[in-house]
Amino acid sequence: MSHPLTNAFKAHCSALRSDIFDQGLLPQWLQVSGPKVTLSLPFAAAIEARRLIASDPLLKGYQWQIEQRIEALPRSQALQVPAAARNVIAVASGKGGVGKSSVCVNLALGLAATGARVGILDADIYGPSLPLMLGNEGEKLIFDEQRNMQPLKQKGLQVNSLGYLVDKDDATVWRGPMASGALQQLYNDTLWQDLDYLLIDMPPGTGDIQLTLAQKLPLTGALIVTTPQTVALRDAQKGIAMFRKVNVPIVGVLENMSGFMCSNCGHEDDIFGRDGAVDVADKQAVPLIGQWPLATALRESMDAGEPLVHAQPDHPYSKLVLESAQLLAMNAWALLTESSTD
Ligand SMILES: Nc1ncnc2c1ncn2[C@@H]1O[C@H](COP(=O)(O)OP(=O)(O)OP(=O)(O)O)[C@@H](O)[C@H]1O
Repeated sequence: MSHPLTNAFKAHCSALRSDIFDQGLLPQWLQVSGPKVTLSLPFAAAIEARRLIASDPLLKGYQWQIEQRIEALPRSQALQVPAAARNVIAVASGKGGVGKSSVCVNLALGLAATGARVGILDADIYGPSLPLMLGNEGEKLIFDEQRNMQPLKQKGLQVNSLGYLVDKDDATVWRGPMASGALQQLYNDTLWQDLDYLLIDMPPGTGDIQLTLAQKLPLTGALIVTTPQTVALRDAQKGIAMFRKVNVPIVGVLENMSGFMCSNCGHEDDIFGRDGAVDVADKQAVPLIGQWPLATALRESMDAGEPLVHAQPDHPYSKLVLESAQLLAMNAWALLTESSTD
């Protein structure tokens, strides 16, 4: 039986709330031994946990050890191959050009910044942009004797992309069944090493290729990226419907290009509108995991292959990215709790 003081301490931790820890720090994650406390988180949120503890006068007096033991989520499909990752999350958009790849790369780096082991599979056949955004264009994959691929290691991530296999100008010849077949192979034949999270940058849209991938890949959930204007939102709803049709749960919606702040005069303008994704999230009963503004600094950092969240973790934009990455992890984990109470 635990000591009454320990119980009071655990009750205090449970009462500590933030968007990411919306139920506080749960008693089952804590081990208290004198002034030492071990916190074992089941999802990637160590940065937020540290912040929350430091903000509390009682808790900051203890010696904390924070670990992440990421739980594996159930998958939509059983695959006859070893599990690629504990969580496999599709990053999708109903239409092109909403910044899906940028969001995918930033979220992956944000998850990795918490200490999680993270991979990205760039399945965007229309324009694999991962090599450019991670600054390793021109690197090529290594195959072993069984024709399996070693993922490339870049900026703390394990990554694979058609862009490391073929010249970027050739990638557009992949079409239809050939494309979905090639992408499933890319998933199956990559030797991912002990990943907590694998993010899949899906081809934009809700056509046959996307539907086949949603059906065939063993996904644990899908994140929908949209801009706030009406046409993008309509397509985002189509994306949500497509995943639901094949029993892939939606882990969240992220609104990108949500307003623009002029870097010269500070004037703010809602070029594509604002808050459209808030309504979609509300109507569809899915979590909104962020609203990222249009920012020249973000675009420049992606074009230079040096994403802000990795190169300048204290930049205000990086804080936004870290918050969304940890919210994504928390909401994915919440699916597990929901499915076990169904
Ligand atoms: N919030 C943002 N602020 C400024 N630029 C952005 C933002 N999000 C994305 N971009 C820029 O917009 C361009 C397109 O982004 P990205 O390639 O991520 O879009 P996508 O939706 O993946 O495109 P596609 O439909 O081709 O797959 C890139 O130059 C990227 O740097």
